[in-house]
Amino acid sequence: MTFARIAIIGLGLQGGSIGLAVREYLPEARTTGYDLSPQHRALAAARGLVDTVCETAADAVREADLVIFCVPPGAMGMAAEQVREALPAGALVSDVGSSKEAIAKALGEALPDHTVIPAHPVAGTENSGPDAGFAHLFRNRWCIVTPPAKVDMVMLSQLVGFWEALGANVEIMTPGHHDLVLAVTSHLPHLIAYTIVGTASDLEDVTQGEVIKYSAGGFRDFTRIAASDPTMWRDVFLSNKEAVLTMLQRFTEDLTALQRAIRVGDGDKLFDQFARTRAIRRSIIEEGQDDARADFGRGDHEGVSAGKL
Ligand SMILES: NC(=O)C1=CN([C@@H]2O[C@H](COP(=O)(O)OP(=O)(O)OC[C@H]3O[C@@H](n4cnc5c(N)ncnc54)[C@H](O)[C@@H]3O)[C@@H](O)[C@H]2O)C=CC1
Ligand SMILES: O=C(O)C(=O)Cc1ccc(O)cc1
Repeated sequence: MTFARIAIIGLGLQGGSIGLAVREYLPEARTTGYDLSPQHRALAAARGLVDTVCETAADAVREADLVIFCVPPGAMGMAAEQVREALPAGALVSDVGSSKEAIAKALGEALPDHTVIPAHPVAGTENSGPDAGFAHLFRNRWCIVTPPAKVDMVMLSQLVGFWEALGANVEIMTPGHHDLVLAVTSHLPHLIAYTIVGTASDLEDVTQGEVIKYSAGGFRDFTRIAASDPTMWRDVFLSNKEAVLTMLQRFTEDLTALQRAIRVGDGDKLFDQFARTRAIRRSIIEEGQDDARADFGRGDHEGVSAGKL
């Protein structure tokens, strides 16, 4: 059995993609949606991201059996509070946030009488807002579901079935382990991209024009990642602070080791490291869910994935 009435709170890239995917893959289900921004509500209605765009969050959830919060991590608690009075007693609460422990806590505190099973589709792009969504975003991508220790198994399997219906491969993890894994595979790479693009734009001896003109492969890929939504990523780092700082510490140590190898002319050290990472890249592509994953900088929807290292 799947969900009949799905409410989506936040109609940006994720919420819009879920709405479109439900229409394509679960055509029996009815969708309602709400976005805090009146402009986003209008755009969502114009694109038909959900069957009904509501004027309040409460109206959107009134008849829902599943509500999915698709707002920035820092807005999850407030968005959940807005539906507390209207949410039917048996409705399942979930989300798509990029960090899990802090969001699970915020949703649980805002909706203490409901079952909350957080999830994270590891699928996205650098684009945001109601124009960014597309129905195939989740196809052949991972969705990590992070149930609490004591969970309603029927609801868990319903949620797993929902994501599988949208084309995702589901993995179950604890929220804490999710946050550690994603800190290194997604959050740290974004921090590095934000840093290097900022550094390049701040140089005194190299002009902005030169940076743009000569932005060959490597730098260009970083600029795509560094174009990701500032609100969302501010919230990701603040909500996954401990795991990101742990990974950043390790990264800094490894970077310092390479810095030393360059300074002392230790070519073997550099070569060994680069050979090791090249093998990792190749094994990712070989067992990749989609060959398009290899194309890191591609801007079209089919080729963009989040699971890349
Ligand atoms: N962008 C990506 O590639 C991915 C994002 N995520 C997660 O998905 C969530 C949503 O991200 P996107 O869809 O990319 O962001 P987005 O910026 O495209 O959409 C978020 C929407 O939420 C709305 N909003 C903000 N506060 C609200 C509130 N209190 N009530 C109702 N609507 C509100 C905004 O107006 C916006 O339309 C985030 O938690 C993010 O961590 C997960 C996987 C990938
Ligand atoms: O565009 C990319 O490369 C991404 O990495 C998208 C993305 C952003 C945040 C997530 O939590 C998951 C995926």
